[in-house]
Amino acid sequence: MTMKENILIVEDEFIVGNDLRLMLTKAGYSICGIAASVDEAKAIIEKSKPSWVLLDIFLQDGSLGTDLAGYLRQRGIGFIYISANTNQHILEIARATRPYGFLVKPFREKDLLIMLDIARYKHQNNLQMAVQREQLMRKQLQHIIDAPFELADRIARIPGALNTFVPFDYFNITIAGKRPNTLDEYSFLRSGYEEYQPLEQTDLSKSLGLERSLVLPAKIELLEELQSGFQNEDDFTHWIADKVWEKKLSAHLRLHARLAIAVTLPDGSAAVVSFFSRESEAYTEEQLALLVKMENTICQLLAQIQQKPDTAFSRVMAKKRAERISPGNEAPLFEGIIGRSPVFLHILQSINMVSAAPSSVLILGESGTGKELIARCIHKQSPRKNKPLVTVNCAALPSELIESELFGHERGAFTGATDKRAGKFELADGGTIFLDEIGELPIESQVKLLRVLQEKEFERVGGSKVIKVDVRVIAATNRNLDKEVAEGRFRLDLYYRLNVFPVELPPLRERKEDIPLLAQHFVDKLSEKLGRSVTTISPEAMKQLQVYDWPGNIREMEHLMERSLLMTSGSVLKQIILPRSTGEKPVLQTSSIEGNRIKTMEEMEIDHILHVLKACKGKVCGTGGAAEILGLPPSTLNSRIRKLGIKKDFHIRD
Ligand SMILES: Nc1ncnc2c1ncn2[C@@H]1O[C@H](COP(=O)(O)OP(=O)(O)OP(=O)(O)O)[C@@H](O)[C@H]1O
Repeated sequence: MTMKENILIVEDEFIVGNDLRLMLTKAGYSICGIAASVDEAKAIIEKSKPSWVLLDIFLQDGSLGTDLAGYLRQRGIGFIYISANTNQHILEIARATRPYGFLVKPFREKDLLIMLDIARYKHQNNLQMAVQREQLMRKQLQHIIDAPFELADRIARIPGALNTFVPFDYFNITIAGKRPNTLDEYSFLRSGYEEYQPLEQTDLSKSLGLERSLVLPAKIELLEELQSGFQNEDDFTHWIADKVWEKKLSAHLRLHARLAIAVTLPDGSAAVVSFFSRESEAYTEEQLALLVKMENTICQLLAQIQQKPDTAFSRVMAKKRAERISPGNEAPLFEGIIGRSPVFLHILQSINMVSAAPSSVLILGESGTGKELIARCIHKQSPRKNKPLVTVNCAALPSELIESELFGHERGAFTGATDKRAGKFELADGGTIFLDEIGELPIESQVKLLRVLQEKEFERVGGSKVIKVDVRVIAATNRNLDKEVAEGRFRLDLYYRLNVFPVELPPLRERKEDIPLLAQHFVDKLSEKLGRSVTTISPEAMKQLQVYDWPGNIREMEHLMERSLLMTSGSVLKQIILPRSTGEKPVLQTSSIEGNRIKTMEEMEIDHILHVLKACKGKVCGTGGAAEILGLPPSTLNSRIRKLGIKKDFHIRD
């Protein structure tokens, strides 16, 4: 460590606190104090400005370490929980405060130091991203201010410029009117990626069953009182409780969170920019802080709008909408990626954000949810797009070959290595490496991967020359890595390194709104490929698609649509050929009990795979194969079969 970082320990047990102090001092950190309560911690923070806080959760005076989280984040101080309590409820509360780590007592000195090391790396990364975000946002807003746009055009560009940084489903700008007792309001509903539907206030009032003239006085009064801030979930419910318009609006649009930035324009009039989201935990201190930093720029922009309020907003906007405004009219960012559900749009938003940064990305999601597609898209949108994207399927490689595949080998490094060969990391230099099925990477190879991530260097197998590379890592897995770490199959330090920016892809059954769009996309794509003339899907077939549970997600949908199209001759797809057990869970003859002993998870997994293999007569790949039924890629299933020692003739290796 080059610079001594200052750490505050919040711990009410003296012995534990002192142990921590000794461990950290030995490792080169300096300790600015040990606080036994939240109040004491705040006093030390004000005085000594630590860069990190190690935080116990339950403190003897009844205060909770988690209560300090918001305070710390506002000040940009990183924190890690250290607690003996691993109760699920507490873990969830702690996780919601987004710490940099969680260490369970008792822990080893090594674990503490690794955790801090990773936390510092992540924090540094976050700070860099925050600076980039700030610059980009200012640039986009300044462009709207400086360019010679007409007023409606200027207004129409604001939601797109802000949504990348503060996602919303409903957006509103309210400015006190020039005439007394009036307001100028501009509202948008997000309807797609970079599509914002302008809403006219009178129409909106009508849909809410409210008379605009009656709610106006309350709105004017509220505008004067509003302050910058945000409310998520319960706080939001509390905030809208006594506000007629906001309450109705939120019920109508299913909104659960709000963030607002209130400003005073140069002529003294009040204005507020509000973001509302359907996600209940949508807003954070960081987003608020970012907008607060933009206050002057936002003021400048709103002052421009205020000079010439647009009375025919909706008419002008409708015209603009027909012209399909997109910030620079560039090619669509997410070509071939289908989905408009709010949850999916938020994912696209975060992908757009992370693409430009150099950070590692970890894509999590069930099999077939589109992880590889998203990884490709991140690469395509990144500054590395003209350099290679190299894919490695960690499950498809025998463990003996993984290292030579990743790092290359020298001639004669092992039997069969007749030539020297460059590994995937070398091939990806300057570009991106996509490590698919990272959860399958053998633990022995994980440490080598960690070294590349940390030091950006490695040696070829059988070689001693250190090779330096500049590679961005995107990893994906359908495994629960928290569980893999807890069970000792995945290194915690590697997990935290990869998990700098997680992207969680929801299973298709949790975003059924996207089914019609996806189905139509596959009809168009497959009809052409298969030489059919199918153009539409009948309502009955669409119903079938909507009720099915999609265990194999979008990949399964693509397969089933293909099969169904092959059976269709006309222009309408009338029936979807779904697997026989549609809607029902497979009937398992395997039992979790043997004699009076409960089987382990591994034994259950072996039983289940054997059972399905038998039912498929040993067929692993392709339609009706065990991999399809189990909702796994064949490579993953094969690797599980190998790992669990299942022989393909359905016996367990002894
Ligand atoms: N949002 C989407 N829009 C259109 N097609 C999609 C979408 N998501 C996935 N697909 C398609 O579904 C198929 C499976 O996607 P992909 O291989 O990316 O999934 P995956 O999560 O990586 O699967 P696995 O974990 O099994 O490797 C691909 O053909 C992909 O093009």
